Amino acid sequence: MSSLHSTDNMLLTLKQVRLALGGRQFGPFNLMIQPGEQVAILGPSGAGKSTLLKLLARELTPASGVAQFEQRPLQSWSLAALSYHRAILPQSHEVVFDLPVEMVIGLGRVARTLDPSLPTIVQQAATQACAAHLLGRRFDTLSGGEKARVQMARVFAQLWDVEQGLLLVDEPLAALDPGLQCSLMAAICAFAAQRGHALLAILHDINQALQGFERLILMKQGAMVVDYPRSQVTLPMLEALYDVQLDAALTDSGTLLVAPSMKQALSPTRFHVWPCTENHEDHFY
Ligand SMILES: Nc1ncnc2c1ncn2[C@@H]1O[C@H](COP(=O)(O)OP(=O)(O)OP(=O)(O)O)[C@@H](O)[C@H]1O
Repeated sequence: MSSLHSTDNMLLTLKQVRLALGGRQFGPFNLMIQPGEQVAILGPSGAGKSTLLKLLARELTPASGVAQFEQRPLQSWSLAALSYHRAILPQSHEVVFDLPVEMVIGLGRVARTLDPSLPTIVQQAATQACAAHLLGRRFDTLSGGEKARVQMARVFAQLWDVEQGLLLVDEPLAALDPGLQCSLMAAICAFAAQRGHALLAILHDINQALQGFERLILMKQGAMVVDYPRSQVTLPMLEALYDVQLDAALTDSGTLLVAPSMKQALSPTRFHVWPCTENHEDHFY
């Protein structure tokens, strides 16, 4: 587990980080991410996954604890300086103005005043995100899945010529058909691996997480309940995470597939209320 590593070479470190939003308590978060690590974050809706990602992106300020990026306090980084090292794909990504696709992708590099390679990088990033055919279109005329790929290209463009950065993606596959989900997930992992970027990906697809990631973080009710290598994550852990019975099957090629059991009626306990005053240290199981 990451907790066994020294903090010296860590890209990202959270120690006892807590956060309060709208009366809810998040954390304490203890997390260490090494350069180049690829980690999937799973959890039910409202578990706090996006909140954790925003914290890591320096969009939210911890109430207490230590948050470091490249061994410096996260809050001491200016957003401009940080944008050279980390990029985030948020869950929703509407653009207010009717911008050309090229300009939306180029927004990833807006912090760079001199950027002679911008047109080349925009083209290459669009290709990597399966969005090259959308160049020349207006962003507001695109479908949901097309917009998602253009926004992924924007994130690729931001870290295109950077090494050992941090890529944070929040449900990057949500608007995509199954074929595109596989292509884009592979493209994101390859993009990060080629440059040594660490990748933290919030996913709702358990199979994408199990097949593509070596380390899984499971979140529930504002806390990280599990941070394990994939091989140590069990079906009962996933069932407890989502309060749902899961069926598992091994394909002919040896791939494990997991799906909610369709025989099980929806349990009312799935929709329990998250008490604001709960002690979040009690969630480990
Ligand atoms: N700014 C805020 N003010 C008040 N409550 C907030 C705020 N941001 C998030 N929350 C609440 O915190 C909880 C966690 O939200 P978050 O977006 O992190 O969940 P999530 O795990 O990403 O969910 P989903 O899978 O549905 O996207 C939710 O109940 C949400 O309503």
